[in-house]
Amino acid sequence: MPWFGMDIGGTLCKLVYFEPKDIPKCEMTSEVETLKNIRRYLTKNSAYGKTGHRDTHLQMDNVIIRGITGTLHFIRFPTSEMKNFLALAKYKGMATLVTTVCATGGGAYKFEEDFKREVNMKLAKFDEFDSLLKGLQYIDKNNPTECYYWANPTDESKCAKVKYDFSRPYPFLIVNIGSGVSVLAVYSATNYKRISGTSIGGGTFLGLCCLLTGCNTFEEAIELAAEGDHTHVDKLVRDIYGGDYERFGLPGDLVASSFGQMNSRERRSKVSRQDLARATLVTITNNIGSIARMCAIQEKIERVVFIGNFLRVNPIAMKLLAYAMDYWSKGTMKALFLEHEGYFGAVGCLLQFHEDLKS
Ligand SMILES: Nc1ncnc2c1ncn2[C@@H]1O[C@H](COP(=O)(O)OP(=O)(O)O)[C@@H](O)[C@H]1O
Ligand SMILES: CC(C)(COP(=O)(O)O)[C@@H](O)C(=O)NCCC(=O)O
Repeated sequence: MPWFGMDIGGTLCKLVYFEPKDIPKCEMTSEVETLKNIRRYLTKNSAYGKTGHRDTHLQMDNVIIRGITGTLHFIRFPTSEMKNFLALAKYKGMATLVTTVCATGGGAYKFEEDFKREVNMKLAKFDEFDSLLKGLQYIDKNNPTECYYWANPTDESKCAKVKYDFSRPYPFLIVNIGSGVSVLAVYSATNYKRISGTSIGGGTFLGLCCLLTGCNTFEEAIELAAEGDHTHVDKLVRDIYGGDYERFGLPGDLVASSFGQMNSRERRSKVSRQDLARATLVTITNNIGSIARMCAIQEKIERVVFIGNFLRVNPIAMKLLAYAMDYWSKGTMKALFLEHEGYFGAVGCLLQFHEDLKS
């Protein structure tokens, strides 16, 4: 089963399946029926059980891996559902196939024994950042509309996604916003280092939002945030200065203290779930933007690529990051985004596996 790449993260498991256009010769064996059934199941559905989803809008047709043309399918499910995933894989006959699956992310280590025990699968493990970088470069090369930025991020009427030519990318910063956040400085296709990170990431947003609003899913949290007003929760510069703090260029509508109004019982009684969700989103996003900017200054890098599933269905965060990077760098830094935001690790480990097979 060399056509799967899995990135088993702290929150979501990303599964990429490469469907060859022509059935490879190696499939012309007794295993063929099982493989056919698995392929049919994956490609004919877009939902698997209660929690698995195929992101059909991200599907990539006619891509080539190790000389074979095919389609890349992008599937995700919560890592907490791994037991059910393995049970389903067993039910679909995976345990009868002598097989190796390419895997990356922390779960490739954590669940290695479970894969062996439950479905007789060996994991070919790859480092998550090597995989991320490889996948990112491959997908950007194969999808002409992969990379974009937000023009006029603060003006809803003029705000728009604009395609960005990322064919000469180096050097650039990657800010991967998953459960936690990792910052990588990338100097060439193979030369990169992890320069920073923060535990205040996508997992923090979702965890705090669930605590504060009683919501249960990321989608719900984002919907609430879209309806909320963070200025009911945060203390702004103007709440402290009565206007701008001119001497040091701090505008009145800048957040001076995230959640700074919530010490007041009266204000707490007026705040809505929507306001709390929005303030949580703004707090986490601005903090990540601030760390990204400091890393970019330290490394003397101007282009910052934000990825990770925190940005899924999350234009509010993307626009905030776009605005913050531009405003605080006085236009010298650019926030870039990628369509396949959370899937690069899964694609990259699949590619690495096939490169190793070639050599
Ligand atoms: N359907 C979802 N379920 C849970 N979290 C989601 C979902 N969609 C987006 N997210 C956000 O994405 C984050 C996980 O991002 P991801 O890049 O997959 O990281 P990880 O590899 O740590 O799982 C979550 O913490 C949450 O903020
Ligand atoms: C440990 C991790 C690399 C795991 O990746 P993730 O599953 O969050 O995508 C990431 O959560 C991280 O970099 N956390 C921040 C650690 C720190 O630098 O404080």
